[in-house]
Amino acid sequence: MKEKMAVYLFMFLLLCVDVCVVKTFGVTRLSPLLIPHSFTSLWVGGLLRFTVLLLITFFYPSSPAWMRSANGVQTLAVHSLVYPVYVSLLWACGWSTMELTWGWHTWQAMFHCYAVSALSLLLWERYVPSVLTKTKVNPKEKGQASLQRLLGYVKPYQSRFTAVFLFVIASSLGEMAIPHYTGKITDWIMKEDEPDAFANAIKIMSILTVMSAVFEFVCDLIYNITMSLVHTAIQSQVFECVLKQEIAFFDKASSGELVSRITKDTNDMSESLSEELSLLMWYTMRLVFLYGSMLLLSVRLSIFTILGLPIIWIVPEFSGRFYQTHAVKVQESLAKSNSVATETFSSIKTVKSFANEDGESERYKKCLEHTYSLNKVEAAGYAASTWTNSMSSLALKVSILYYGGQLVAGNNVSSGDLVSFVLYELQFSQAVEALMSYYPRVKKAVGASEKIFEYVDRKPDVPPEGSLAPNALRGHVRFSNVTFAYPTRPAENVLKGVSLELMPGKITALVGPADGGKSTIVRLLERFYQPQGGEILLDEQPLQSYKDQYLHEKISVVAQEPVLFGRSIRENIKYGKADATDEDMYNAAKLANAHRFITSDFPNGYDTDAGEKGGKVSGGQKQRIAIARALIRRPQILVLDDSTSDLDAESEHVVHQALLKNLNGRSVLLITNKMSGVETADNVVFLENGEVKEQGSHDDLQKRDGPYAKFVRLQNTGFHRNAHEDGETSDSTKQ
Ligand SMILES: Nc1ncnc2c1ncn2[C@@H]1O[C@H](COP(=O)(O)OP(=O)(O)OP(=O)(O)O)[C@@H](O)[C@H]1O
Repeated sequence: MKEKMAVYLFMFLLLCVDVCVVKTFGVTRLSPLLIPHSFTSLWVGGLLRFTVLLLITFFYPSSPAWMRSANGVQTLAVHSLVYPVYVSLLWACGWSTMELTWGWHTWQAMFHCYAVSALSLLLWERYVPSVLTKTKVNPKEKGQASLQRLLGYVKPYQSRFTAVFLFVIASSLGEMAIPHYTGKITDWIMKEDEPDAFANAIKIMSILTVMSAVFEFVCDLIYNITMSLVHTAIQSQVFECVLKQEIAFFDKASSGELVSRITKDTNDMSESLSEELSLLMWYTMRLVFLYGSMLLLSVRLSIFTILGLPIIWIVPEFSGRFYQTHAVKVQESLAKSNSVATETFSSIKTVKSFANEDGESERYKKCLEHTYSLNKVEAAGYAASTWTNSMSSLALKVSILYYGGQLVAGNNVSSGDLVSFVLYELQFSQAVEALMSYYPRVKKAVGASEKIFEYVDRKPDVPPEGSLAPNALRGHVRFSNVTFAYPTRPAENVLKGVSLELMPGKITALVGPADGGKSTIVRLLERFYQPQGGEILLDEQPLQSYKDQYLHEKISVVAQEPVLFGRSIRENIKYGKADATDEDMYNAAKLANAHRFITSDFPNGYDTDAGEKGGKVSGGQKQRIAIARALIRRPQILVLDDSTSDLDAESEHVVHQALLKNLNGRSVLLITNKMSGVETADNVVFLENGEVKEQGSHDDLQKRDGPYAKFVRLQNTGFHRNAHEDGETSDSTKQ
């Protein structure tokens, strides 16, 4: 509080001293010694004012630090010298400055001086440093960086944009015709000395205006077509970049949010950029030509107009900033609502079977309510900014008309020129108003692009892929002392020093209680995640030294809950292997025991649609199609992660017979707790709580009577107990 008081006191002191200096100097200038050098003395007065204020600032004990910084000194300089500069400018333009030179110390001049220096300070503060110094982009200037990025997408279409730019210039120039020739017509009416001038003026005005409209049409056409190309480029780049991210990224971001970002956000951004940016361009160009025409008619009125501009520039600057930050929040909220809707529809069967439609509707409603509350704030901000924009431009219009009237009365401007000037000025303020409203919208679109570029800029958190892609791969996999925790739960080690081997031509069964880390081993083998400790070797080479594409061709995984795509069975089996022949597909389907039901049970055979996420086929059918999809690649390493769990014993036996009897040198990892599968394995690895407790053949482990044998017993007891309980239940039902 005390500090604040000291600052106010300092400001008051500065003001008093400033007034005293100006008033005293103003009076002493009237002395006969200084009168002949009025112009020089004005500058001397300005410099004196600056020096005194500077001395007070630096020697007063509690002057604020800001005032003593470069910004403060700059402010004092602008404040003290703005009047001499203004008068000198007018003098340079050839106007009489006598009255102004001697009016320096009047209250009116002093007030003008304060107002102008305050506005110039704001403008200077905002724009000049960024032009003079090229500072590094900090987060606050992210918007500018994003705009530069967006303009980067336009680069390939430079020639088109040059054409657009030329058409904008031509069209804007044409638009100057109406005010210009209206002024000429006014002069004709006043003088009536050139009989053809009226008809000529109308003729030329019409031709120029029509040409301007044609240019505008062509320009719009080229611009919109090009912008849709830019939109497509951005959207496909974002999609590509998201696809390249590591699996841990998808663990954190929901698919609804991702879809919203790729489709809705890019759409919104491109739409507003193509509409708003084009208008911004039009109005900026118009503004340049209008101001040029105004300058040609009356420099004094034009300077007066420009002095009023800072007021109406600063308003959109602030409202634009508000929009930019708010747009990001609204988008995040919308993305969240979308993700709820996507999740609900993609799990509609679960939602319905738990009769939780109302619960999901409530969840969605809550998200929408949050978006609504953000939208309300945005709407209020928009209304407030529109209102302040109109008020500031109205104030500008009124003062220009007032000043213009005075100039006409003083015979400084002709009537025709004044008419033209007023018409130009009306268009000029319209253009400024339009710019003020479009500028925040463009900023909003740029704000939206920031989130999109976050994805484009994100480097996938995986070590760079290797270059190995040998023609022959044995398929020998070795996990050596592997330790791993999921990035979302870094404190919880899911695998603790796991060592195991998959041998070519052999089946390895991975057995163990739920949540022991079995599927995690597969995810590491697929290089979805990186282990924090130990290493994974493939044919004695580190896994990461192989090419990604190669790795996924050689290792096929049939997941616990395989996902089919909403396409035909044919496309599903040939997924990622478009060069496979139909013969390959039939062979794979036969091995997976799927060929028979595809050809006999489905109306369109291999062309039957599997439905979204394979919703139109049964669980067992889905698993067999997924096995066929894995086999068509002829993998050297095949991983079956509980992938026959939905098959009946008969089908499972057939699949196992086909897959496991003739390995052809292939390494197989079989994750299952079903003894029928485990017994076919050459080696059994028993994994519990992320640790390999035992490994060996099924018979050896049984004989050893260790944790594996105990687990097998528990499985069997569980089975018998269930059977027993089922029996009891049916008995009691009978009773
Ligand atoms: N994406 C993930 N992010 C964080 N934790 C995970 C993730 N996936 C699995 N986990 C956790 O890792 C542990 C091991 O999971 P994993 O799927 O490997 O077990 P599992 O042995 O295959 O189990 P089940 O036999 O039930 O399929 C579990 O505690 C699980 O909650």
